[in-house]
Amino acid sequence: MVQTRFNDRKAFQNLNRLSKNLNEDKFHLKHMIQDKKRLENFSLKFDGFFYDFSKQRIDDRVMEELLNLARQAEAKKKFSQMVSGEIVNITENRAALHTAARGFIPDPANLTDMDVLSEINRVNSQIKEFSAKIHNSQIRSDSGKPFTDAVVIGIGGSYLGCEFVYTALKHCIEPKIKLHFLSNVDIDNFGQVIKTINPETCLWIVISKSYTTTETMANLKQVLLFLKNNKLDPSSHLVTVTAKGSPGDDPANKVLDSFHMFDFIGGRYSVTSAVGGLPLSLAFGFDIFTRFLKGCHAMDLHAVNAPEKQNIPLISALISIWNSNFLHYPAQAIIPYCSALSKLAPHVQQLYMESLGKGVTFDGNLIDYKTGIIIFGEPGTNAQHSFFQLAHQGSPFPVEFIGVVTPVYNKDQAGSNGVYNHQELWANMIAQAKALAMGKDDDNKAKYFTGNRPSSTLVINNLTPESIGMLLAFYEARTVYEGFILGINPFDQFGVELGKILASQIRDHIKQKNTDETYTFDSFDPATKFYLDTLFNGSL
Ligand SMILES: O=P(O)(O)OC[C@H]1O[C@H](O)[C@H](O)[C@@H](O)[C@@H]1O
Repeated sequence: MVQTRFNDRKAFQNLNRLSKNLNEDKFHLKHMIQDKKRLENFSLKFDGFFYDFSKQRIDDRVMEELLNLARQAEAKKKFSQMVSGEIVNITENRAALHTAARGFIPDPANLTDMDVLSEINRVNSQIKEFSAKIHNSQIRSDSGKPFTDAVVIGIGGSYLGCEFVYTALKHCIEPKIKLHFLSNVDIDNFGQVIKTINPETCLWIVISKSYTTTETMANLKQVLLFLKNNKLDPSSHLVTVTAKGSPGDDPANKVLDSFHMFDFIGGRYSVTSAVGGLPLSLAFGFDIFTRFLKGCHAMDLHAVNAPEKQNIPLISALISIWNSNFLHYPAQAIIPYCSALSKLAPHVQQLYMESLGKGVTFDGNLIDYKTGIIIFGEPGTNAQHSFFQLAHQGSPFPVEFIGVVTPVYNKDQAGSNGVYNHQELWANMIAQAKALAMGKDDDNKAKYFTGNRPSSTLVINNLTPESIGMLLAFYEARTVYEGFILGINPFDQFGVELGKILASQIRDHIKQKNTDETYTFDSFDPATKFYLDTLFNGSL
């Protein structure tokens, strides 16, 4: 069925018109945020999750047309189809059932060709049993010692989400098993990791859906050599998380255990499958992982059921579309005022940019409007002392501030200025959003701030497995909603393939040179030849 293009929708035309009026002074944020009802009208709260979009450059008319855009795109209907297991990833002919990993399928009877929930439950029981056995030392290392550390070997979706959740939770829960991450093919990544672990008490978790990803396979090779050099048997030290039937699915028991991930859950949406489930259960226990899933599930239910006007992921997707397609901001920063959330931005970078950085519509036509924008971020206040100069006086970009009401550390003391560190942190978060919105007049133009720079503020009460789950599922749902409204497929990633093909061609030539010193790189373009010659010469 041919779909109406995003930019042919009536609401798109109306929004385009409304965006032109915004240059009038009365729409400057410094005036709009003075309205006593503004926060109430442009914020939403759900289950300890607060989303304030009152400092976005919107008014009631813009909001209404944005909601029309979502309605005209049938965003909520598409979201329901996704959670029901319909084929929404049409280019790969797959469902996108990451929500099922948190036990959410409205009508499982409709799923005919796969028993999604029983497969998910089977793997979760396996994870529960395995992690308990590691914790109570029923499973020990080759030399009979209890495991103390685990290294996750994986990249992209098989790494980033897990690192985000682990980093967040280790602030509030002492890990039983310490996790380390080996993602990059850079041999120095491997070199650093092996410095921090004791080979005799370390478990290696290879995570790869395809089990063909070059970086992961190259690192696995290093690990196998490392185990051999340390006279340790991989069948006692290595586990795999991979798709059923992949080369790493191990019926021959060459490794300690194998856990399945499924083609109905995409890599960047897979933290709540065995990809996050195994390492996080090893680190904190299966019960903590379950609490994390419950947080995701609560947000999933909200994303499916809340009406458009109260739907936080949907509204934030609309704001993002407004900022990119109508106000023409090229990027968005994610700034958590919380060190525990330091790995959120790298995770959302992949989730968002791999999902929405698309050049074709759902039905295969080239696109002439903006899809995904650039996402980047760092925790505050650190970010204030690095790139916020540009945020305030350079090319503007919307910022998403994230605050946590109560810190984990409960012995914070007031300094000589009578303020606690955590209060100082919040004072800065509040001030930055205000400064971006208000700006400041000054006769000295070097000290003049235009203001009118949009931001949102997201607040959670504290760092718990549940709240981290909600945060994760919020970003997933928002990404998916944005894709549905933009009329693109947020589940494929063909854009990563071309570079891989070229790398494989270059690799073939490197292999030749490794076996024949006289081999030349003359068949390449001059720059490629230069880099390869430099690599082999060992110096510039
Ligand atoms: O899990 P794997 O098959 O090893 O894939 C790991 C990652 O690599 C690919 O290049 C994709 O861009 C990612 O979406 C994927 O998550």
